[in-house]
Amino acid sequence: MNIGIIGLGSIGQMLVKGFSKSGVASPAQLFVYNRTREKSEQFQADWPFTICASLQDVSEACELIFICTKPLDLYPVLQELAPQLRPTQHIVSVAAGISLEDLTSVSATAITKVIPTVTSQILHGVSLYACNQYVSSEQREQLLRLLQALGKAEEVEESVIETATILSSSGPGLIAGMMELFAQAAHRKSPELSVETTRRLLVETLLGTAMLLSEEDLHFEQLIEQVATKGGITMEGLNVMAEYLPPCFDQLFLMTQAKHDSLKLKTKVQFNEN
Ligand SMILES: NC(=O)c1ccc[n+]([C@@H]2O[C@H](COP(=O)([O-])OP(=O)(O)OC[C@H]3O[C@@H](n4cnc5c(N)ncnc54)[C@H](O)[C@@H]3O)[C@@H](O)[C@H]2O)c1
Ligand code: PRO
Repeated sequence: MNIGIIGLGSIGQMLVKGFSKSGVASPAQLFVYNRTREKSEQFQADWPFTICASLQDVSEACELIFICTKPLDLYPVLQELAPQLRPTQHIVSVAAGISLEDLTSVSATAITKVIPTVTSQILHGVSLYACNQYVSSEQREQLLRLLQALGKAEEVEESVIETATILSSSGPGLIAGMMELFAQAAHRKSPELSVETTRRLLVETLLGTAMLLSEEDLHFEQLIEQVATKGGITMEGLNVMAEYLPPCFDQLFLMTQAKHDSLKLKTKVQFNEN
């Protein structure tokens, strides 16, 4: 099956790499359209997909089409595609903050909302997904096979997809942000340890922690118990985190939800005005 990718930014590129590296689809099965063609040409050197000259070219060649533009750029793309869609085609929107209801209002055809993650370029991470009522079981299975090649795939209700997005999709960026602050604090305490060294220590620690949790199927609490010797040092750090981090995470969910809401409002205007 040919797969269309519209928008070759972080997520479009991740899909090209993930599908190709996993072997679930070859570059020859990928048809890419990006607003600026040069970007596609540069990327094509490593991943020999087909560059399309228009949305129509993507639509003619592909049964499954991922729209990977930023949320506010999605409406015009879907509006142009809608009249030419065949009943067998399946559209995937990866836009955070656009509801299936709004998407389906433009085209009463098979549409799935997927929230991917950049870590899928190395075939790890979780893709969240929710399908509309027009997605057939065959279309769902085809998509699931692709998403599972990128890591794990988890079907979620739209009512919780925004909270889950912060964990699985914003997560890599948020974790990197936390680690940077951790690294800088270590350097402030001991300036003779360079920030590069503190970062390197943390990357290896992150890797080991994730692998141990996953391979041994440990809960966070079980790992904490292994690390925090009773009456020892780690417990002091855990106590500080228990005091200061819950309000920080509550605020993080508050602000990211507010951003989701304002994005939804802006995109809803586009969908309702037209
Ligand atoms: N980056 C992430 O980790 C992530 C995770 C989950 C969901 N998303 C969603 O993925 C979408 C893309 O995010 P991104 O970070 O890849 O953005 P990005 O800015 O890196 O990429 C967007 C790409 O779309 C192209 N584009 C814009 N309008 C176009 C058009 N009309 N036709 C063809 N191409 C067009 C741009 O040239 C650009 O290359 C967003 O809707 C975002 O909400 C992103
Ligand atoms: N990246 C997108 C954003 O930051 C959506 C979740 C992860 O908007």
